[in-house]
Amino acid sequence: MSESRKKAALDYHAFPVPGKLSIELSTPAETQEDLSLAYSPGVAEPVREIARDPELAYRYTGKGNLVAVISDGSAILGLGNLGPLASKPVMEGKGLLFKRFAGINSIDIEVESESPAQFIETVASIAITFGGINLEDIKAPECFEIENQLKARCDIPVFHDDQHGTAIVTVAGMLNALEIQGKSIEDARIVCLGAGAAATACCKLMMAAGAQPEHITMLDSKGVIHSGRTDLNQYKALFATPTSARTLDDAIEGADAFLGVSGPNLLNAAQLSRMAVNPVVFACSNPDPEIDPALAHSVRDDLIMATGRSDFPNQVNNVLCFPFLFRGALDVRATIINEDMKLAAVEAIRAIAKEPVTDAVRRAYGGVDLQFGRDYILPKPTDERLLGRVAAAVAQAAVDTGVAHLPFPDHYPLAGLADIKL
Ligand SMILES: NC(=O)C1=CN([C@@H]2O[C@H](COP(=O)(O)OP(=O)(O)OC[C@H]3O[C@@H](n4cnc5c(N)ncnc54)[C@H](OP(=O)(O)O)[C@@H]3O)[C@@H](O)[C@H]2O)C=CC1
Ligand SMILES: CC(=O)C(=O)O
Ligand SMILES: [Mg+2]
Repeated sequence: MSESRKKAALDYHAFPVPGKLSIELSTPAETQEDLSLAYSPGVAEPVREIARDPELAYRYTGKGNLVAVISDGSAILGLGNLGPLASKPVMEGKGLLFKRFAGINSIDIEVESESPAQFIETVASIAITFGGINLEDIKAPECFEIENQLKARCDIPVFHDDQHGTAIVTVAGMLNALEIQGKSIEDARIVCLGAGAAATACCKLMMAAGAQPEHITMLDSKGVIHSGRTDLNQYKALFATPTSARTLDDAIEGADAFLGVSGPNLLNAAQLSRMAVNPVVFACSNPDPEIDPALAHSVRDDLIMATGRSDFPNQVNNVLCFPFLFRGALDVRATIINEDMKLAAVEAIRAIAKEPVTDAVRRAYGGVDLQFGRDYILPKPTDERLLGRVAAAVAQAAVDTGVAHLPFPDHYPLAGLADIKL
């Protein structure tokens, strides 16, 4: 990043007040009467009601529209394990996106913990406060046990965004990109660089969408995950194949798609040039992708190039999913986010890219006429149709699979934030 962009980014976070979020009042608090209702003695009435019936917390408190964004800072973007405090700008950023795109309130919680068990205990003991939990930037393999145990202990949705939000958007983008390139997910040979939280979930969901396990080659920092390796944990072992490939140089030969969820500048020009014709390259590491788009485009002109960033075409980033998915899950009070809900989100997201963009999106992107094709494989995050379509698809899937406490909302589909009813 240039010095001027660095300064702009730091100033954005420092001004007009430090951080990116504030808490606003939703009720009047001006008069003696207001205060006597808001606090003592009035507040005792909802207390008694909730003690009598815990469901009433959804009627008398903000629980139902409140998501906790929780991290231990062990895998902050692609910057690594920089600890919980350094993760706070990212967690506040997720909060900004929840509010901006789906009207959801959130609180970021950065946890110092010695072990997954301590982290799990901490989160489980505060989960009751929230309508949902968005786990963020927790490294593999710890993230898997953390999410599984919290799902088992909590009756609200627990969603590790780096796994499932990333997977939903990646699969939506991959299906569209392969279609544009005249290929199918069933036949595509896919190289996944990275074997952590995002990689594991992306590859599992790609397989649920039709990718053949034997066509996927996954690599971690030690190389290809193959059946001969004796150092694999149970999560990586699921992706071991009997391939003779050992390095990215070996694996990339003739590949149709590259998915990078690892770190910066790990795919070089020579490797890109050895991919099959019409390749798909998703270099999703943030903030710096596995290959610079300018370099990639200079190497070949038949590729679809995507990154996790907002400042290049084709952003493959979980922002396209988590705000809208949680909107739908909260509005039917889903107890979990299941596979059907994820696949419903995939289809809803990818379908929007095939329709003409709205005037609002065109204006927000400098008047450029975005059309489904190599430089427009996924909708833009500001596309208001995401809220209506993804929330409705997720809510319907939750109802259909019996994990919703409430029926499909009467006020759906949402045309915009103003339509949200709490
Ligand atoms: N665009 C998006 O929406 C998202 C992008 N990401 C990006 O994905 C990346 C990984 O995030 P996440 O999965 O949460 O983190 P994890 O810490 O869970 O996983 C990181 C993985 O990257 C691997 N890795 C690191 N260096 C190399 C290397 N030189 N060659 C091959 N593999 C390497 C690690 O290998 P090993 O197992 O050997 O340590 C590990 O498997 C980050 O850059 C992040 O920004 C993540 C989520 C969303
Ligand atoms: C986008 C995101 O969640 C990440 O890079 O970690
Ligand atoms: Mg993340």
